[in-house]
Amino acid sequence: MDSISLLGSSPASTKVCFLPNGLKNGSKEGSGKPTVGIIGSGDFSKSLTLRLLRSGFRVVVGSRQPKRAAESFPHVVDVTHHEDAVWKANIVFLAIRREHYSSLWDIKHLLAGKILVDVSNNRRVNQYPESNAEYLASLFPESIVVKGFNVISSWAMQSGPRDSSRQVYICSNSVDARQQLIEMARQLTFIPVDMGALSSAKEIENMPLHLFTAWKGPVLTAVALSIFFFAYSFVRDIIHPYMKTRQSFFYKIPLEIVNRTLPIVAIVLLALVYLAGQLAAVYQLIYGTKYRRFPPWLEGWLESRKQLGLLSFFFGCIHVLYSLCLPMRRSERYLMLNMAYQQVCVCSTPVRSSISTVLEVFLFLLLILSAPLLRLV
Ligand SMILES: NC(=O)C1=CN([C@@H]2O[C@H](COP(=O)(O)OP(=O)(O)OC[C@H]3O[C@@H](n4cnc5c(N)ncnc54)[C@H](OP(=O)(O)O)[C@@H]3O)[C@@H](O)[C@H]2O)C=CC1
Ligand SMILES: [Fe+3]
Repeated sequence: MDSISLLGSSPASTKVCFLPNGLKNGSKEGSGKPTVGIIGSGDFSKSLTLRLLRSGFRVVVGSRQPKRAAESFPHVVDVTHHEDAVWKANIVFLAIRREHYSSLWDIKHLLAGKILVDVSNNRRVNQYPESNAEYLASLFPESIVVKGFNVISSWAMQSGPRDSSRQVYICSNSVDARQQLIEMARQLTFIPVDMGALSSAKEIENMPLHLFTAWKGPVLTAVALSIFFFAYSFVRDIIHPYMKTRQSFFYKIPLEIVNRTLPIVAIVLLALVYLAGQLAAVYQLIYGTKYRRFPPWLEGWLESRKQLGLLSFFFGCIHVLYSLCLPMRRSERYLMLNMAYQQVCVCSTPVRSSISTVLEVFLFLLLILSAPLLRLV
């Protein structure tokens, strides 16, 4: 690493133009490229550095051990001590954990008047009474704190945003600082969402902790249906014959009973995909308008149709696998041979039976594939 320095340009000498397109604030050096400071040299810092460099920003990284940290950064990056990094940039990203914010207390005077971007996340929802950004603002009241970029993983930051992870939520009590970060996010090819004042920080910090929220309801539904139909088959095919004739069919539980449950759950889930649309249509007919809001339960149901359909397909696939595994059992092979023999005797039945099986599979696939095409509402 070639650029490890302790001396930086004084803030007084920095020009008031930060962003590549000439928006205000921040330092510009020789080549006219603005400089962004990053405190910390961990995963997020490395990814953010690469992203900033690609978008034309200059980067100065502040580390406790700049010599060691410099090995992980491209040579164009100025890896230096905290003081120097803060000195050289007007916008400083804090790529360190909340627990370490107080370690910057010694350079409080240097942070005064600078924009501090809090990118931190917590491990649990509402882990602390106040948001990390508000805590940072209370530690450094003379700095301008902006919350943002925390919903982007370091991987997404480095590889470039995909459609699913392009939105970044930004909030700050300073409208000016917020606008600068919003513009910077755009230049990093993200889609900034203005969340207003710093009081929204808690909401933004909780966002990455709410994973797969759309899947919760459908998965719970699938689990509940599986338990219900498994219990039903268990009582009907195992307990009932046992109580009645003392015949033990317990060996059927792992394969037959499970395989009986799977297609029923698949077909019920598929029915739920279509039923929501039908109910919505009835609701619209009753109120004579399609502009009336659906009740929350129906809205949630309509929104989870994709997940329900995918789960239905998943259960269908497992059913296919199970059905293919069934002949591996000796008793099942015997039953199949027996059935084949009887069908040969009855004649024409196998042809009808195989045609009906093919039709069954074809119809199921048709229903699955047509689900997204049918826009019933
Ligand atoms: N990783 C990710 O995908 C994401 C991370 N974030 C947030 O970014 C922040 C950094 O995350 P990440 O890079 O993964 O974390 P790391 O643990 O990889 O890095 C944190 C950095 O903090 C510095 N540090 C460690 N201990 C101290 C200390 N006692 N005092 C001062 N500085 C210290 C170190 O840098 P040095 O040794 O150079 O001083 C270290 O590299 C976190 O707040 C995290 O919540 C947000 C979104 C995604
Ligand atoms: Fe089947």
